[in-house]
Amino acid sequence: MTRPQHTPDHWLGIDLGTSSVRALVLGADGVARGVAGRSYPIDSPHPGWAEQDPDRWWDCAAACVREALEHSGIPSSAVAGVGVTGQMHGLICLDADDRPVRPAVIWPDLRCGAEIADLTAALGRDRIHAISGMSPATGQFGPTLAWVARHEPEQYARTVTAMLPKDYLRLRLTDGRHTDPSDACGTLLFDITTGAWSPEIVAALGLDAGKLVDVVPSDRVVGTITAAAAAATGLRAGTPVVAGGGDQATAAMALDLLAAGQTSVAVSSGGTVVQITDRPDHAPGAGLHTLCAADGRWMLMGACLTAGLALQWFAETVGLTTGSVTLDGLVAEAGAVPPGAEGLLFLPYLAGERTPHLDAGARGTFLGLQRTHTRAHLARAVLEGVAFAMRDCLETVAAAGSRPPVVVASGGGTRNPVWRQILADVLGVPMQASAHDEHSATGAALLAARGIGGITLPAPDPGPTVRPDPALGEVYDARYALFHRAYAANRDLMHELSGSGSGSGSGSG
Ligand SMILES: Nc1ncnc2c1ncn2[C@@H]1O[C@H](COP(=O)(O)OP(=O)(O)O)[C@@H](O)[C@H]1O
Ligand SMILES: O=C(CO)[C@@H](O)[C@H](O)COP(=O)(O)O
Repeated sequence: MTRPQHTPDHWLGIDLGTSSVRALVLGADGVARGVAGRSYPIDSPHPGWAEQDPDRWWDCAAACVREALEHSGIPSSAVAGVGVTGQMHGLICLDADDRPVRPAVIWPDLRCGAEIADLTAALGRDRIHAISGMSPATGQFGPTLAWVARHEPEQYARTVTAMLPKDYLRLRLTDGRHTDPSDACGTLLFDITTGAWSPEIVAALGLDAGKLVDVVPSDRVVGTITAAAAAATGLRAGTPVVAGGGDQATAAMALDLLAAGQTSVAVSSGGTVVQITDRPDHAPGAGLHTLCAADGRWMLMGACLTAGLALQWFAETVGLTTGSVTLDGLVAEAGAVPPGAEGLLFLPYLAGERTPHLDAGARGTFLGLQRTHTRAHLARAVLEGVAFAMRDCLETVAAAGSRPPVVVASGGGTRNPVWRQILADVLGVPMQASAHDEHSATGAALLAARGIGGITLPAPDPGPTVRPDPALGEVYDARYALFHRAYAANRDLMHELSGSGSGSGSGSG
């Protein structure tokens, strides 16, 4: 008896996020058929460090793919191709057998302040920005690799290949070593004009360019699923895999950001504001980045280092999600507190801040605590504090690019209706929900469809739009001004407490 044949018309996207990995099967109609996720911790063996275990990433990803396929109800023969995406900036050092020589160092990590200071002294921030489009910041691959070279020379010497997170995932799927421009640009080592590694920045950091992998277009087919990966994931051996992209670039595809000026606001573990541009901006300043998009264009990006992570930290550290209280329950409690949290202000700089301060020595603060404040007030202040930091990103992007009349919402935090409303109120701009839930993974699947199938999948209708409450504009404008004053007034204290000294830039990324 012959087995039934299935037309391979589904596309698999895998997003190696900061808090979890998600796998998603996308149908030919552009609708998700099966989704699965697995979470993992951020390890901090020293204050300010942020590491993850690449083997754990792979185990979780393989389990997710298997589960997403099961949920979708399609056989693996119906998967026409795979795209990968993930958290940007992180570093995985691999030996000659492709084994990690140390844990992955991921983007919230603060250890490479001295390497950034040295690089900035050597080339100047303007020159670095002109080449790479990036504001140099802690957590970025290039200066982190320089930290490994300086502090762990044995591990550096054993490192044959240095890779970004999603590229490590693809290595486990295909045995191939590549990256793409949309992720390479987040390393600080990439020249966004030539589309190649920058010899000038690589040399200034004292790095060996031989450890870097080839950069190929995001939708290029770079390999196929190996027998070992097929056994682990349930995918068919031989299924083609595209290079994929950084999570911001693939999310932009799924959010249908097509025209210059279109803008997204994402509250994931980190927070980002991304605006499509037709030309690269080599000097946007104020902690902004110019990233390569997955389609050859560019994206202006403002980044808040601790967005969803701030809520997660608050919930876990204060023990509020134990027992019957869930994250949803905590946010619902916060929703019952009046805007402004009755005089309580939170600065979410738990891992320093990128946009607009570019300050690795910034630290988190609750300001204005009173005896009458409850955990609901604290939670509300956290949600609002992140929203103020997102407004900083939006204002900075709007000043360098254009002010959007509407933004598209993305990331786990914006799926919560209370937080989404607070964000719209604080940003003062309508927020449109996108049709997709898992933007980065969906974008990775779309890249696979484009690169392997040569097709553009239809974009489903967008979700509803949340509008800012005009009655709250004044309240939040006043509180936003206080938010700025609170940072300015406490900056030196924060630096002293964080051990990065007072004065501008010391230890800052
Ligand atoms: N029920 C919820 N209410 C509010 N925020 C949530 C909820 N569930 C998750 N989040 C937020 O979403 C963040 C994770 O974002 P997500 O985009 O899913 O992941 P990643 O950063 O791994 O890409 C968490 O840090 C958390 O703050
Ligand atoms: O740092 C950035 C962008 O600069 C983040 O976009 C990371 O790529 C992590 O994203 P999430 O896991 O928070 O979605």
